[in-house]
Amino acid sequence: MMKPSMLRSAVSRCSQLSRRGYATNPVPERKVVVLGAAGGIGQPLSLLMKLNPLVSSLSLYDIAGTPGVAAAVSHINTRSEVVGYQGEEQLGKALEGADIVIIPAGVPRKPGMTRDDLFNINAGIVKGLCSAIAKYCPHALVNMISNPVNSTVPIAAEVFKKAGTYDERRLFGVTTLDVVRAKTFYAGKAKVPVAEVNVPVVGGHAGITILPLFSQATPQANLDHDLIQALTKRTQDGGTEVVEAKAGKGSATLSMAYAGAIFADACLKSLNGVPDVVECSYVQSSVTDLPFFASKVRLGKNGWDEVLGLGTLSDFGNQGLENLKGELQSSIEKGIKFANQ
Ligand SMILES: NC(=O)c1ccc[n+]([C@@H]2O[C@H](COP(=O)([O-])OP(=O)(O)OC[C@H]3O[C@@H](n4cnc5c(N)ncnc54)[C@H](O)[C@@H]3O)[C@@H](O)[C@H]2O)c1
Ligand SMILES: O=C(O)C[C@H](O)C(=O)O
Repeated sequence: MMKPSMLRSAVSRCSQLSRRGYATNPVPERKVVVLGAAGGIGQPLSLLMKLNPLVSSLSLYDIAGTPGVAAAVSHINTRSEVVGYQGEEQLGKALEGADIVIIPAGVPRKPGMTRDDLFNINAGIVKGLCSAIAKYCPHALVNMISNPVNSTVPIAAEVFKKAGTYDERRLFGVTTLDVVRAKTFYAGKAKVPVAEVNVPVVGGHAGITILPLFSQATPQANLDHDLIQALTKRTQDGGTEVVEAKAGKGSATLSMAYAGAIFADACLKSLNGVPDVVECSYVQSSVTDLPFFASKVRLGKNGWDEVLGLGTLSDFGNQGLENLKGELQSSIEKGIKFANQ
């Protein structure tokens, strides 16, 4: 068991590391909101955001269960003040003044379901939450986790357009878990230290729309085609692997909380002026002929500054790109149509 003194020194080490490279001192005030904070992702993500020294105010919202989560998290002796909000009548207060809103609200998959099977429930949840964001914190960066991400991000864009608050640079689909998985699986096969690995993952966040570019992975390793094919399939099926292992009790929560915390931290750093923060994310894009697409994006003080191109693709990568376009396009259209009904 970890002793309290060890945990304190880990948190302090973490905060020292995080402060390195920050352009401003003292660290600016930043409010982060988690919508769906009492859920399987929401709880560990709230914990990780409480450990982030860049957060000064942590607002935890859910339709139920937030007072308990907020009470527990609030006892942790780190910088941020924590407030829990429960029920729609408190949503406005939860959102007011937000710099970043992270959305893991909605139902998860059960075995046999695709992410698109969640559309009927989650599309409405996301639409409602985004309407409130447009009203109460129109300038916040939105980190969309709720599935199907390929459709929920276009839904959010349409809601913001209708409200007259849309700024494409502030809307992000969180695909970091695909990158986290690709890095882990690659390191295992390439026999390289996982902490040094980078793998861009492009496309979208469902099945074949998840396209890891192992030909661009670093450190480079001479993996044969069969191995790259197997790694690609495992990354694309990573979510399903967890859904099946959980056997009806939901989908990835802990690794998603980790991935969500990494992405939110990148947003916080760039808001605070740290240059050249680059992460993969599903955003409005002109990198392909699809209106939304995940690729590396350079973050800045006002959201993403630049959507980076795909680099040189292998034949396998090119084929994967062609194969994903139909599915991704129809998921985008489905989201846009729903938002405009
Ligand atoms: N982007 C990704 O890589 C990724 C990874 C894992 C899971 N997910 C998705 O994240 C979502 C959440 O997964 P989970 O495992 O945390 O599910 P969960 O059921 O454990 O938690 C969801 C939470 O959302 C809350 N909620 C429902 N309606 C709400 C509303 N209108 N406002 C606020 N909160 C509301 C619920 O009360 C619950 O606490 C799912 O859609 C899942 O598919 C995405
Ligand atoms: O697979 C899921 O349904 C959840 C999530 O999208 C994941 O990739 O783990």
